[in-house]
Amino acid sequence: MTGDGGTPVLEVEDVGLAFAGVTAIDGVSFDVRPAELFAVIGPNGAGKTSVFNVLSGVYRPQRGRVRFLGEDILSRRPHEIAAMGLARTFQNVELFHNLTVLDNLMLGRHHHFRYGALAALAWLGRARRQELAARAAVEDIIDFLELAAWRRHPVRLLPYGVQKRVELGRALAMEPRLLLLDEPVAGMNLEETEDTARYVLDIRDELGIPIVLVDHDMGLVMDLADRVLVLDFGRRVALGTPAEVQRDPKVIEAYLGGSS
Ligand SMILES: Nc1ncnc2c1ncn2[C@@H]1O[C@H](COP(=O)(O)OP(=O)(O)OP(=O)(O)O)[C@@H](O)[C@H]1O
Repeated sequence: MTGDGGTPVLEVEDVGLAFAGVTAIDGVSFDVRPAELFAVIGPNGAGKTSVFNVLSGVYRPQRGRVRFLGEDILSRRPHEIAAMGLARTFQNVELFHNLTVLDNLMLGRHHHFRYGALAALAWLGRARRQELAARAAVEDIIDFLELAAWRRHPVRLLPYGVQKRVELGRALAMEPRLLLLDEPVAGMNLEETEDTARYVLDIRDELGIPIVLVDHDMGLVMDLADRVLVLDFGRRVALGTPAEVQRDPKVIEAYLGGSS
C-alpha cells in the first residue's frame, strides 16, 4: 500500500465552480499523498473533467483553494502550473503526429506547447545541439515504457495504444511531481488496457510519482487506486479505499440512478 503518509502533494479545499448557473463542482475537498494513486470517478457529467481543469489551471473556480506542493496555484496560468511539475495527459491523444516518438518526448522536457508547433520545432533544433542530457533522460523513459521499437517512427503511424503510451512518456519527460491522467484507457482494447494499467502502477511504484486518475470505469479504478473520490452532480459522494467506496450505498445509488 502506497500513499499512506507524509505532507500531501495536492490539497483541494471546498472548491466550487459554475458555468452560467450550471454547477460543475460543488464544494469538493480532497488531498493526494506522496506516491499515491488517487482516482476520481463518477457518472457522466459528475464533474471529473472540471476537477482536472481546475487542477491544471484551465478553469478558475469561484470558490475554494488548491495547493500543489504547499503553494497556492489558483492564481497561476496552466503553463506555470506545468512548470511547477504538474503534468497531464488528455482524453484524446495530443501529440505532434508527424514527429517521431523521440522528438515528441524531447519536446515534453520543455513547456513549449503553448507557443504552437513552429516555436516548438525551432526549440527542437536548439535542443539537438544543446541538450544531450535531456536526451539521456528521454532514452530512460523510452526503456521504461518499452517504446524502443518505435523511437524513430512518426507518431501517426503507431497503433492507438502505443500513441497513448507516447503521451504518457511525454508527461513523464516533464519530470512531474504529480501526474494527472484523464481517462487513460478510453478507447483501448483489453490488452492495451492491461498494459496501461501495468505502466501506471510502475510509475507509482518504481518512479514514486503520485497520480490522479480520472475515469468513469469503476472496474479499472478499483483495481488500481489507493483511494477513490466519487463525484455525482459535482458533489463528493464518497472518499476512501476501493473496498470502502464499493460498499457505500451512496456510491451504488449514484451509479445505478445516474446517467452512466
Ligand atoms: N466549459 C463548460 N461550459 C459549460 N458547462 C460546462 C463546461 N464544462 C463542464 N460543464 C458542465 O459541468 C458539469 C460537469 O461536467 P464535466 O465535464 O466536468 O463532467 P465529467 O464527470 O467529466 O463528465 P464525462 O464523464 O461525461 O466527461 C456538466 O453539467 C457540464 O455540462
